[in-house]
Parts: sequence; structure tokens; C-alpha cells
Amino acid sequence: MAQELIRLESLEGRLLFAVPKKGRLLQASLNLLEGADIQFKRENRLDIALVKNLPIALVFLPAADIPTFVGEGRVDLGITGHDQVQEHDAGVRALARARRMSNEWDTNAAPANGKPQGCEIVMDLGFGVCRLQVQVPAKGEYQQSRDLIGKNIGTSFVHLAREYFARLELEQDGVTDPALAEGRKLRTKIIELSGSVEAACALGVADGIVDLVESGETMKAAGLKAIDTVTETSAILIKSKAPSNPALVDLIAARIGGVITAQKYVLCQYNVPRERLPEATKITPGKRAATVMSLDEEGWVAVSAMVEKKQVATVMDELVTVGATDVLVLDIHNTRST
Ligand SMILES: Nc1ncnc2c1ncn2[C@@H]1O[C@H](COP(=O)(O)OP(=O)(O)OP(=O)(O)O)[C@@H](O)[C@H]1O
Ligand SMILES: O=P(O)(O)OC[C@H]1O[C@H](OP(=O)(O)OP(=O)(O)O)[C@H](O)[C@@H]1O
Repeated sequence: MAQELIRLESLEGRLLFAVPKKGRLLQASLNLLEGADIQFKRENRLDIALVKNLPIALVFLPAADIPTFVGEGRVDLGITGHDQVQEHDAGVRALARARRMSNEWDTNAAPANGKPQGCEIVMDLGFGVCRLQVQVPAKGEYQQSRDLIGKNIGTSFVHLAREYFARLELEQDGVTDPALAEGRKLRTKIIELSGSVEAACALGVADGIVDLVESGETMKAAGLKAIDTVTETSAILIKSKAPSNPALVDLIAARIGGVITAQKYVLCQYNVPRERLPEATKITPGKRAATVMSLDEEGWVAVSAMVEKKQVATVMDELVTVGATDVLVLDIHNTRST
């Protein structure tokens, strides 16, 4: 406790950066921090770590809570899933609707710390890619989401699931007037589950579920199939609308952006006869433009250009067909551009 108090005091003047404390996004987030040279040592059981080389404190939080902390301006920056931000925003919309219905207007809605509410997406981080899908027993009677109207749905994403089924119910009932839509009670029952959602159908808790799917292994093992996608998601960097140190937020964003670019691209170098250069640079246009240098051999040039990793094999094949030789592919450790 004493150690925790000392730490809280030393947060003074530091930018607060929320990082998922466990789960699917943790390791990739730590790799990003390392790539961005954000140095820290996380003490055992402590969810706050002071960064040694920058005025930043990392706060390790559940991915699902990070949009709330950033959105309320308690924390300046955060890494979480886009699905979690969407779920949080759907929750905010539900609360606003409930307040409108009960005529409870302004006082509770004002942020306690006076900061503007909500978070902004700074960039996609390229990992944690998956889909939030409606799933039903593979051998069951339900074929489309509409068949689940009025049934029990198990999920951790209750607000997104509610909005999804509310839309389906409106469509089915032919309601187009937003005023009529506002006060309607949902016929579909959304059951909040905090984990192992895929077991809900087999255990008779739910008729269908709304859960994340990446490889589909979990879904298949549970005897389920996907019948619709609620949203697609990946990890994102978010910032509060009023960060305590905007310049430091921009610096961190630039560093993280550089690491992501480095992970996404390789450097392709080759030699090519000068007269084939236009064809070659069409294949490797580079991020801005390819670098072309003269070779100490008449009629030849050396070219280097960044190429997306996932395209590099095809690019190499194509370069050879236009007469390139000595094609090399090099890893990029880090990058920075404006
Ligand atoms: N199979 C997956 N593949 C890719 N990304 C995933 C996958 N499962 C979850 N994610 C991403 O990671 C985020 C956190 O999910 P995760 O299951 O790791 O949560 P958690 O914080 O460990 O909580 P829980 O205790 O509910 O499992 C999700 O919101 C989603 O953005
Ligand atoms: O399509 P797949 O590749 O099988 O991935 C999907 C699973 O991954 C996530 O759960 P996770 O394993 O993180 O644990 P959890 O169920 O406890 O959230 C998600 O909730 C699915 O269950």
C-alpha cells in the first residue's frame, strides 16, 4: 500500500499511458513500447510503471476499461481493441438514451473533471485483428440473425449486441421513425457473460452468442458457426480529447507509427539496367519515391525502395522479369517520417 502511494505521488507531471494488463493485446503492446524505446520496469503486482527515459507512467488496465479511462480524460493515451471503444461508445449512447427517456438532462452528464468526454483514434496498430460475430449452433435451427429475435443472446459486448438486435427488430417491424424507435423495449434478451462465451449455447444459457472470432478454432470446437459480423476490429492507439501534454502524445504517436511501419515494410534493393528503370520503379514505387543511385558500371542503376512485407515475394518475381538482378530484401528496424 505504501509503495502504491509513493507511486501515485510520482505520477505528478507524467503523461498517463494505459496498456492492456493481460490477454491477447498484452504482448504485442509490450513489443510496441520496446520498439518505441519506452523503458520501464513493472514491479510484481503493480499496475503502474514509471517510464525511466520519458515523463510517462504506464497504467496496466483491462482492455475493456481503457476507453472509459481515456474517454473521461483520466488517462492521456491508451492501447485497446477498436471493439472495446465501439462497445464503450454504444454504452454511452445507451446511457444518453436512458437519460433522455427519464428527462434527466444535464447535471450527471457533465464530466467530473471538466475535461471534454470521448477519445480520439490516433492510429491502427495492425495487431489484434478479429471479428465480432453472431454465432449459433452449427447443427441447429437458426440460419440468420433474424431467427434469433426474441431469443437469448450471450455476450461480453452487451451494448453492441443490443444495438445490433435493436436494428434487426426495427427492420423486422418496419419501424423507420426515429422517435418511435427511441423508446422501444428490446424483445431479444441480451445476457452479459464475462468469458468463455462460446460455452453458453451448449450449456443452455443462450440460443446464440456474439463473440470474437480470429482463426475460428474456438467457434468450431464449441460446435458453433458464424451467421453475421457485428463489427471488425484491431488494436488501436487512442488519446483523450484534452491530453495533459499534447506534444508528448505526438512524440509517442510518431515513435509508435515508426515501429508499425518498420514491422509492415521491408527494404528492397536491386540493380537494373537504366532503360528498364521506369518498369522497375512501377513495381517498387517506394513510400514516397524509390531511391535511385548510379552504379560504377555504364548503363546500370541501383534502386532501393520500401515494399510491403506481404507483397515482397511477388515484387521480387516481377523485378526479375523486368531484368533486375541482385535483388536483396532487408528488414527495417525502425522508421520515422512526417
Ligand atoms: N482471438 C483474438 N484474436 C485477436 N484479437 C483478439 C482475440 N480475442 C480478443 N482480441 C482482442 O483483444 C481484446 C481483449 O480481449 P482478451 O480476450 O484478451 O481480453 P482480456 O482483457 O483478457 O479479458 P477477458 O478476461 O474477458 O478475456 C479484444 O477486445 C479484442 O480487441
Ligand atoms: O477464433 P479464435 O482464434 O479461436 O479466437 C477467438 C477466441 O479468442 C478470444 O478469447 P480468448 O482466447 O482471448 O479468451 P476468453 O474466451 O477468456 O476471452 C475470443 O473471446 C474467442 O473465444
